[in-house]
Amino acid sequence: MQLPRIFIHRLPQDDPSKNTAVKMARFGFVQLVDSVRHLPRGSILLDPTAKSPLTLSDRDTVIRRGLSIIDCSWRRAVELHDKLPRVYFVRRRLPLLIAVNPPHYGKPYILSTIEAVAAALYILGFRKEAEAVLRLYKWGPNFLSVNARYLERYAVSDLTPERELLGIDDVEEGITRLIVALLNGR
Ligand SMILES: C[S@@+](CC[C@H](N)C(=O)[O-])C[C@H]1O[C@@H](n2cnc3c(N)ncnc32)[C@H](O)[C@@H]1O
Repeated sequence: MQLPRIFIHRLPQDDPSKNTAVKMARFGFVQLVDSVRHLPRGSILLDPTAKSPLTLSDRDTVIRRGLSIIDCSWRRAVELHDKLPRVYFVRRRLPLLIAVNPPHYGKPYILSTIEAVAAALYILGFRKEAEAVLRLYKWGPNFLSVNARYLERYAVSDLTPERELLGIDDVEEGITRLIVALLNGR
């Protein structure tokens, strides 16, 4: 298995025994760092507020600089990513996928950290690695089954499923609405 380096800064905003980043670190898939400053400069940051989606063209940057994530509560995620220094990272959102983790089952876009890591690995061509990470949870492999037809397209940089899933042409607007709905508890 050839896993790229994955760094996660976790804010203690949930129960560590239920946190997917803590479990991935325990099994050696990712490295936890204790501050945003310890995430590598120039790495790809998975940022749900970013305009540009992650595609295969980001693979070389991830191999050279790593993949970074900030694990925090979804309620704080927008505010927190907005405050980060502009030039520090290459920010990418994930293309639209459906969560299967128990708290957010069936919700579009609002993925758990392990789902976000697996989706990124899959899109970047690390399919076996994505499968291995997801096996940490009983529900994990279902993420790839439920999203198979979208991930196949995203992995070849075809983003057309996003418009189908949202039902509107303006994907940016559709994602903004999803995030606003989340923050309003809908
Ligand atoms: C907000 S945290 C929630 C973590 C949750 N407590 C857990 O245990 O998995 C999830 C993180 O995964 C990444 N993520 C999830 N969905 C994403 C998306 N659609 N686009 C970009 N990053 C995403 C982001 O880095 C985000 O901060």
